[in-house]
Amino acid sequence: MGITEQDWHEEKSRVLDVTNQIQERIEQLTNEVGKIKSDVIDIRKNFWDEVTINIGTTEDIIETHFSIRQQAEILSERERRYRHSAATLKQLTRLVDAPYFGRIDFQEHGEQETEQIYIGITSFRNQDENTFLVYDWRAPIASLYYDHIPGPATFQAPFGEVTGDMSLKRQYVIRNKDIQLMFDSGVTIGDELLMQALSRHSDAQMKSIVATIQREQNRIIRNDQSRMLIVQGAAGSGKTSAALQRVAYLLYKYRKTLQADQMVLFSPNPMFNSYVSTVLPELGEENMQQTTFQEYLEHRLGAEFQVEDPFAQIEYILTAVDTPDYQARINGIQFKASTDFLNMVSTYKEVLEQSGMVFYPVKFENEIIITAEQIKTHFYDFDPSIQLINRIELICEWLLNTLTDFVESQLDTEWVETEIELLDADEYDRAYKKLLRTQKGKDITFDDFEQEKQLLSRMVIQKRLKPLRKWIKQFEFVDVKALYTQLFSDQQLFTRLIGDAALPDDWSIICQQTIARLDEASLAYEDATPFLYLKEIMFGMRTNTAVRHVFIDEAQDYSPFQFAFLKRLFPRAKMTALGDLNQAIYAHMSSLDRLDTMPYLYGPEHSETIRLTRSYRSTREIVEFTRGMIPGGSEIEPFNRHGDKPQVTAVETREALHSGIVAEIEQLSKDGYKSIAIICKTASESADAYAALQKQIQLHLVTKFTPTFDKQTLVIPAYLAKGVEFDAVIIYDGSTNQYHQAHERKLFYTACTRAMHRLQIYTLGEMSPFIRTQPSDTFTYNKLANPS
Ligand SMILES: Nc1ncnc2c1ncn2[C@@H]1O[C@H](COP(=O)(O)OP(=O)(O)OP(=O)(O)O)[C@@H](O)[C@H]1O
Repeated sequence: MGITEQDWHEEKSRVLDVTNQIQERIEQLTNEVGKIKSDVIDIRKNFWDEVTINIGTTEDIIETHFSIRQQAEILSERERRYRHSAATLKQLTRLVDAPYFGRIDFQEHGEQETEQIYIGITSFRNQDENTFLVYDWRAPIASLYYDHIPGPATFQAPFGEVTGDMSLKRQYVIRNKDIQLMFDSGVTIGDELLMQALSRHSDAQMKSIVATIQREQNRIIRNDQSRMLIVQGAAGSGKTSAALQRVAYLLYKYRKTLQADQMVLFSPNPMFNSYVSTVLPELGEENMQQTTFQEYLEHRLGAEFQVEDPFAQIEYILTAVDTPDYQARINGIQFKASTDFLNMVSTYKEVLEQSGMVFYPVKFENEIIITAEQIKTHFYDFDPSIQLINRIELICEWLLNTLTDFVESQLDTEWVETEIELLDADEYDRAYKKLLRTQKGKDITFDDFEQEKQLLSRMVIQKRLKPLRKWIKQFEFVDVKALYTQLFSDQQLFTRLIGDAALPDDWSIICQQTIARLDEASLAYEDATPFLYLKEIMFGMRTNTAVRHVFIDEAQDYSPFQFAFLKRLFPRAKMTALGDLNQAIYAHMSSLDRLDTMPYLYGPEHSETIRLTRSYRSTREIVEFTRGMIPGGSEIEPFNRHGDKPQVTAVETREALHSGIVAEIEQLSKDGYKSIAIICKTASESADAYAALQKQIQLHLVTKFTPTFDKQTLVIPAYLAKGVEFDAVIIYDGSTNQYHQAHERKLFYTACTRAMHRLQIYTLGEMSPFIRTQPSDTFTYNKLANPS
């Protein structure tokens, strides 16, 4: 039976009733929050007036202590209440205009009554009867809404499975306290509401999808068993969206034990961070930590090296094809990303326990105090059963002790005397006071000239030695750079380490390239993680045990080596890896390439893989066109939202290309599209396109340094457009000249799948084979005449 007049009437009046109650509660809370706030200010201001301070006797001291503690407890209780009430107020303010988006009627087996469950972004109770007027979308019972159609239904409650019958599933679009749309749905989440959500224009910020979460996505969001959750999903299938709602879900479910800062999201680039940063606050939750893998590498290695970022690497891959030794670098990138290389580096550590360590000499003012050879001899004099890290610690201790002897040897040297003479009165005074402090209880006067000189000499020497001590304490005397270099310079060592694994092609060129770069204190992107890993396994892995959940978006861009590294970095965390193999644009092997390796990271029994095949971002026409570009694309299921077919426009000259694109942008703007991206293949093509087009139209160039992006016309390299979306995409030049090699296929696919509503491809010359091989009825084609 459809929705009747009576239903409309009842539902509308319920919305009014609930919003009135929320409004009332908001008013109450506003007063309460104001009052608690002034209480807190008062307590802070008069804190010391309210405590009795008396330290005459032991009893007085105890009493004073309790008095201060009592006052501090009152203050912290008020502050807690303030924070709680202010947070509730914020939630309710968010709820008041649209208190819910769904309803299910559910009768639990064994119960007489059917309950009406209204679902919104947070829960709200009727204060008098203490019944839920709105349930939080993350409550166990709310999963019925996402997982079932009317009929028999079950959900997992904390105490076990609950079974029953769902007699109704209703969806609402409520704006300004009024129902705008309402329908009963037979499918899990009705297409009407989804259609509404997907037809909107894109935004500079991602939106939450709680009202329309699909059943498969709900499996990702509510999965709390797997140690490793792998999500393989087509472009636009909602991987990032599911990940963010999952964060919100986990924060709700484990609210007593889990804080937002115990979750980390690794994003593809800084701009993406800003794109997703509003979703959680919109849901009333704090943002998790967000970072990029590159940021971490920079943080750990940036002081020693110029660390190449992944964008510089990909720019090389795309632009240096005709340069000498290009293929060798590609082979090197692939090998250094592999688990074979990871195993090699791990075995290398064992080898170093027996021989091969390289040290820097300990130098003072360019003079060698302890030679590298002496350190090495000392190192291998230790019992071989002592672990490498322990031996490094022992060496550290030994070096520090040797420095103490060194101090004695310098006491009467000329440089020390000169330094003492140069001490000004203030320094002299400070030195004297410091000596008094550190030598407390000892008989010190500055009357005795010899003693004074000795004391000052020691101080002067110690001060000079401070950076060297720090250097030693940080184990910098181990020459990790030389150790890493050895892997590429010592053929015998390499043969011993590689075991049965295959030697990469062009190995000798790869070695030369690696060594040359290291000599310039520069680390290629492919070397950064292995280098850091070697350092970590020698000095003891720096782990982060506070983090409980790690989310890796665009997981296909991480190598198996990087994944293994991340696992060690966060030993107590569960991992959610979201990716699409068809968007793996880097030269290294993608961790998703071999589906069997990922689950082995934590063991198959702790891993689960969920596949998303339905694509929500783009219109049916765009999906039908783009899915033909990739193997297995026929599995991708478009959502039934229609739009224009992608249009391919051929031009003969660059002038025609630019005038065509300018006219296109003007037309798209007239059609109401606000976010338009001109996607280029590389950063250099983007810079050229921008330089030419900005003379004729207002636009903005996105580079790897761009921290945020706005709703406007952008020129952007394809690899930076990862993860984001636009109303309309213009492919700057989709000619065969630009996109024809195997590795360019995924880049082209990634670029085209950024479009929500319109996809316009320009080709300067012959069209790319990735277009040509698509069925001709999936796109329209026209040729633009040269401008006269
Ligand atoms: N259940 C849903 N309800 C409404 N919108 C959805 C839903 N799932 C996905 N979307 C929308 O589809 C678009 C693509 O989602 P998202 O960016 O999460 O996909 P993705 O799989 O991470 O894409 P890509 O791999 O191409 O970057 C977004 O606009 C998102 O809001």
